[in-house]
Amino acid sequence: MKGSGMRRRMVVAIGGNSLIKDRQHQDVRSQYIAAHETTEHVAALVEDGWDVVIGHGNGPQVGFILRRSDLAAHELHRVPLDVCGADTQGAIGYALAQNLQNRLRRDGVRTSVVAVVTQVEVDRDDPAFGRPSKPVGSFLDEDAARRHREEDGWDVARDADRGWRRVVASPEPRRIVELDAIRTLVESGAVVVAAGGGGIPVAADAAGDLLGVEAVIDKDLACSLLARELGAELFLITTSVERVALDFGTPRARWVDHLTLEQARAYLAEGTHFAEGSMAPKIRAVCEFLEGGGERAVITDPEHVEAALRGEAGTSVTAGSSRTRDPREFADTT
Ligand SMILES: Nc1ncnc2c1ncn2[C@@H]1O[C@H](COP(=O)(O)OP(=O)(O)O)[C@@H](O)[C@H]1O
Ligand SMILES: NC(=O)OP(=O)(O)O
Repeated sequence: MKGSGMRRRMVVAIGGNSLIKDRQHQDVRSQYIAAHETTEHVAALVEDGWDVVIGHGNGPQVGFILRRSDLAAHELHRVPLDVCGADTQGAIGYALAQNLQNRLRRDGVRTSVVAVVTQVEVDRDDPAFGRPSKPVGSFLDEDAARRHREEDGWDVARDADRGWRRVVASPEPRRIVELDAIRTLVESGAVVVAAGGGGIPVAADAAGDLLGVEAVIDKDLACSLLARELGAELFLITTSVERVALDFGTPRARWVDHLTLEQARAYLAEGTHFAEGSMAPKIRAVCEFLEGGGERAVITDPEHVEAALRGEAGTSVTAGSSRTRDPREFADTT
């Protein structure tokens, strides 16, 4: 182990889209390779002395399961969304844990990697159930999106600058059911994969029993809650862009190295900088983390994780001062 002394704790939220490298070949092998590449960077953090808790997205993968279930509807049962979430926790947790464990073993680091099937409680009356907003599955062109809406009853929405996607309800995460077990595992020295896909959405019935509900929780919001509950000092979000932009998707777009919490809140309130369903929930999650006592949040792509932690890449959000760069300058230097 390179680091010494007191261990620092971070929660890493790995984007579901960033786990799909090749949009043309979204097969198990390419997703496994993406998990492999991402865990190479996570291993460096573990070896650098961090206690690491890994959360991951599942938007694309939930959509694939739903689509398979739709296409086989004439002969097989439909899979409800909470079970889709549980399936993705198993499959993605398996790929992340196996790759990370292999890497750590090769490096002579004797650390267990454990994926925890995690339920996250939501409010049954959350208004989000009435307005689907969470993109899942593949990107579609406008005609295909319209066709699915008319013929299959899908809710669809534009996803940032990347096309159209099916959308499902995404209530606020309120409570991580397996939190105590996750904390115990972290304190035992294990790397824990938890709250995958934002957690399996569950709600309590009148008797207090938990039951699955039809939703996909935003994994950035769930990971932010997990980071606060575990007292993490750092919240790292890996996604498919190296940095966050202001005025994203417009000619005025500029990449940001650093934002203060106050600025992040102000830009969020302006409503024009961060697209809903993609970057806006990440910024919201980061703000909630810092308001809950976290020290620093970083958003970057997997390749730039180590540089971003050194302050040489990515976008950091803290209580410090800020700096922005013109996108052309960014393009020249990467
Ligand atoms: N202000 C912004 N800055 C950078 N990217 C943005 C911004 N607003 C929207 N995006 C989009 O957000 C995407 C990352 O979110 P997304 O792919 O939904 O997350 P995840 O990696 O968690 O699946 C980027 O690829 C980009 O298209
Ligand atoms: N559940 C979730 O937020 O997944 P993505 O990160 O893939 O959108």
